[in-house]
Amino acid sequence: MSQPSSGPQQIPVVVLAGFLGSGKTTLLNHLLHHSGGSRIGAIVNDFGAIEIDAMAVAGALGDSTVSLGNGCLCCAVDVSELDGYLARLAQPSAGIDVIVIEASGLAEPQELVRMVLASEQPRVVYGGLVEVVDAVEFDATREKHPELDRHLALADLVVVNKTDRVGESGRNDEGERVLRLVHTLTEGAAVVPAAYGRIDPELLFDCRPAEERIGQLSFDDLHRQHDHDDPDHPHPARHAHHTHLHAAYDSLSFRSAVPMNPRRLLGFLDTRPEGLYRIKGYVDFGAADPRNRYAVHAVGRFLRFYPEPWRADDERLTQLVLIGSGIDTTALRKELQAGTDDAPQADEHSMWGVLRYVRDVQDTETGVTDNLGDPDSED
Ligand SMILES: Nc1nc2c(ncn2[C@@H]2O[C@H](COP(=O)(O)OP(=O)(O)OP(=O)(O)O)[C@@H](O)[C@H]2O)c(=O)[nH]1
Repeated sequence: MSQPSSGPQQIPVVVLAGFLGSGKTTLLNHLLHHSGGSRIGAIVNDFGAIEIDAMAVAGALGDSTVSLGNGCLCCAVDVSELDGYLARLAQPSAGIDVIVIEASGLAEPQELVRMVLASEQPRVVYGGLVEVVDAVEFDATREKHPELDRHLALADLVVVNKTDRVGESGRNDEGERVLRLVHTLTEGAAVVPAAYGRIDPELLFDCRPAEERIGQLSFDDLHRQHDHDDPDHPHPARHAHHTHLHAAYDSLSFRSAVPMNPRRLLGFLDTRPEGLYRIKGYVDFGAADPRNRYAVHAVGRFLRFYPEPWRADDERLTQLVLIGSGIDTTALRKELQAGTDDAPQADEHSMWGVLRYVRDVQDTETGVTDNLGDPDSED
């Protein structure tokens, strides 16, 4: 699948939240081990909780992990302090492709998302709020912590974890029941089941091929080496990577030499279906803006366009990749196709809708997460 990059060297910052013991650290470790050639910078609350060998490797690879010590990230850290950490991880010399902030089990995810959106780092872009829930403890956790429902409503992606244990209740359909219930509590989030946090990292960021990391060992390399050393104990998750992990999401590549009509594309984006978690790529708006192509980045309800001047040798194309869980790729392709338009002239105001989502116009003002998609409607 061709994967256009989602803008000039942007580094998505993923907020990983979930109640105590739901599996956040397990998921982060999984990402660290399956990121291919992509390098993850981690900001964690509690050093002690991270798998020791992953930390050791992170240390060996450089300064790619920041610990905020014990305590609650959203209370203990102010925006400028977090921004300092983001600045450190986002500097080009760190070579980091994605930053994951693992919140303590009690953190208010909304506060963390607010802090990421308020970041003044030009390369940093919001990468989504991932909420991990324990499928087995789901009912009990909701009872004890009614705020869980609010957290789910804010999430862009919900990982229903510990599905390996759902049968323990004796009910065969327990996993399905929890998944359905979670769906009803989210507002358009993608929901993926997982055991031991084994989601496909491509849901969250673009995994570079392992070979692309020159002069540094990736976690995958180290594991491969480990497998060599111990052929009787291959790493199970890595071998499963190309089989069941990819079943967790659907993706669609759309390419068109006919420009997109800005109003129609906005109409499509404003009504994008539940489960369509990420959109990335470049858009050609033809006569509506002949000078620029628009990098597009959407995660959950968050949407931004980044205009960049066309270079002389660029082929005028729209190239988009859509990633989600439970999405109807055929219908989406049709809708995108219907959004193309080769009218030689655009009406004067056709780009207004797009420009509302251009960074800088609004990002410094961003305050709340309730309406991430529409910067104008933020308080
Ligand atoms: N059976 C089972 N156990 C899991 C799964 N995911 C995580 N665990 C276990 O659940 C426990 C808690 O997992 P963590 O990843 O530490 O959870 P956490 O959300 O980071 O926990 P806190 O840091 O306390 O908030 C550990 O013993 C994990 O091994 C899973 O999918 N299935």
